Amino acid sequence: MSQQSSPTVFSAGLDIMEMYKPKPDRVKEFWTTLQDVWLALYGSSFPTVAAINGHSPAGGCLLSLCCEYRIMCPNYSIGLNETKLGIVAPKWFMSSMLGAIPYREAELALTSGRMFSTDEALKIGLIDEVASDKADAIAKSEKFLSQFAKIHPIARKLTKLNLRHSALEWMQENKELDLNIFISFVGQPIVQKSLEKYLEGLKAKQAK
Ligand SMILES: CCCCC/C=C\C/C=C\CCC/C=C/C(=O)SCCNC(=O)CCNC(=O)[C@H](O)C(C)(C)COP(=O)(O)OP(=O)(O)OC[C@H]1O[C@@H](n2cnc3c(N)ncnc32)[C@H](O)[C@@H]1OP(=O)(O)O
Repeated sequence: MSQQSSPTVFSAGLDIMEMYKPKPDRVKEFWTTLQDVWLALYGSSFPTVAAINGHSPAGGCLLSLCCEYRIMCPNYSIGLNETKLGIVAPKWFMSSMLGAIPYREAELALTSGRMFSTDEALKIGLIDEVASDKADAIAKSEKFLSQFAKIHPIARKLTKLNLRHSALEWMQENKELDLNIFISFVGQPIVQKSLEKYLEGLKAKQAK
């Protein structure tokens, strides 16, 4: 999986404008689409690799965490920075991160909303390899995937899906609950204020 929404951004995460003053007719589709993307990618029976060729905050980091292997180009940033926006990474964002890094690192990263440089991400295991550029990231992805030619496909698939079973099952059984929590959480005035402040910060940074 390699994305390119801009030359330096793998994915900027969720569109904050969908959460800031959310439109009642869109918010349900917005969140259930994200749930479905997570279910499809995290629960994919295929081996998956993220070739991360740009910054990857929050939802961008989540997409890469759905994959079994992450390869990232130098001098970018990655992490679940939700607390910096005054929001909370949902349970399934957290469990995706816990599939990659130890609990202690995840707790520190999630509570502080820390973004990691490529080198820092490698050190804590948030990514698995560094590539020199996008072509190298794709070549390394192909090398990772080619090792499965020697593994029985059913054995590999059942092993992956068993490891991910409880997180996937939770989502399948709690989609509606998760949606309602999201809607009520982002609807709170204090959360809206935080998002407004964060958006102002992004605009101010751009104006410099
Ligand atoms: C009580 C229990 C509760 C349990 C939990 C319940 C509910 C949970 C509730 C909510 C969970 C939501 C989970 C959220 C996930 C997310 O993904 S939030 C989004 C996080 N993303 C970011 O923080 C990225 C911010 N952006 C940047 O850092 C940078 O823009 C960049 C991506 C590194 C790119 O930098 P650069 O190339 O320099 O570009 P600019 O900064 O100049 O930006 C260009 C324009 O793009 C706008 N923009 C950037 N990111 C976003 C975004 N994610 N959404 C909307 N818009 C974005 C930026 O404002 C600029 O816009 P203009 O050109 O000025 O219009």
